[in-house]
Amino acid sequence: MALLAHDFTGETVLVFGGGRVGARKARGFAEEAAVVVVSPEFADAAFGDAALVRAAPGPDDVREWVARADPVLVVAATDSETVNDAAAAAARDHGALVNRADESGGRRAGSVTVPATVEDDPVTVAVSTGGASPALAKHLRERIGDELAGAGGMADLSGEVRAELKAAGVPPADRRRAVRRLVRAPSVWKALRTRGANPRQQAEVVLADELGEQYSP
Ligand SMILES: C[C@@]1(CC(=O)O)c2cc3[nH]c(cc4nc(cc5[nH]c(cc(n2)[C@H]1CCC(=O)O)[C@@](C)(CC(=O)O)[C@@H]5CCC(=O)O)C(CC(=O)O)=C4CCC(=O)O)c(CCC(=O)O)c3CC(=O)O
Ligand SMILES: NC(=O)C1=CN([C@@H]2O[C@H](COP(=O)(O)OP(=O)(O)OC[C@H]3O[C@@H](n4cnc5c(N)ncnc54)[C@H](O)[C@@H]3O)[C@@H](O)[C@H]2O)C=CC1
Repeated sequence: MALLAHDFTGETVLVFGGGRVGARKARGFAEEAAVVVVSPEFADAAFGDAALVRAAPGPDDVREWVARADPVLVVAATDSETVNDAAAAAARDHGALVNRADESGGRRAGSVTVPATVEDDPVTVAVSTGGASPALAKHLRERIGDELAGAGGMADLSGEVRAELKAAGVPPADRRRAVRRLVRAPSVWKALRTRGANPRQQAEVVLADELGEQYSP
């Protein structure tokens, strides 16, 4: 199974079903997308800042909801297979992606599953078990969380350095070597994980060692 990344900023995700599962998907996507959840009842759970619309569309009505919301992704998370089927069909006809919560991963075109994710912005790590064991995906996600401390800071710092070396005209092969060493440097990771430390300074020491005269911060 290949995992692809998609930025939902500024896009709409439409969720059918406001149970525990619909709430979890809504919460996840609401971090970046405009999320609308349509359901006759809503679980006592957090939905992020999703808009909750109380309605119980039948299989023949979901199409209209999809047309009105114009989503790029439809999540079918009701407890009715018929409604989920209709939501999936309507989404496909609309050209939207489909996530079905009641299947261990459909194989039809446009069908996507949601991995377990852990984020240290701008870094995201996703775990999929190919639908075999979502509980394991969750468990691995929890274990990976601690490993990720400082990764967001490292992405920002090495991203900056990358741009600086490019602007300074450092040749690509040297640039690659330097950035590869920087993202592995224990001293920089340590500084990123220590309050009050100066990771940028640690990075400069590593870069000066790697690039010699080519590097002047
Ligand atoms: C295929 C997929 C489709 C999709 O939903 O996208 C799917 C399908 C199904 N899940 C089921 C059950 C459970 N799902 C979870 C949890 C999560 N499920 C998620 C994703 C996915 N679930 C996709 C595949 C991901 C992969 O490749 O591994 C996570 C990772 C992401 C998210 O949902 O946000 C999220 C963890 C989030 C986190 O914490 O990080 C738990 C654990 C719990 O609740 O504690 C249970 C109960 C234990 C168990 O059954 O394993 C059932 C059976 C329903 C039934 O029995 O009726 C089906 C349907 C079926 O398998 O047919
Ligand atoms: N992918 C996953 O992680 C998991 C998936 N599941 C599957 O997902 C489905 C949903 O799980 P839960 O949220 O636990 O179930 P649930 O029964 O708590 O929630 C279903 C929700 O759908 C709503 N609903 C019913 N008819 C509707 C309609 N016509 N339009 C819109 N909403 C409607 C209900 O009011 C309810 O809020 C389950 O049927 C199960 O197959 C279950 C556990 C985990």
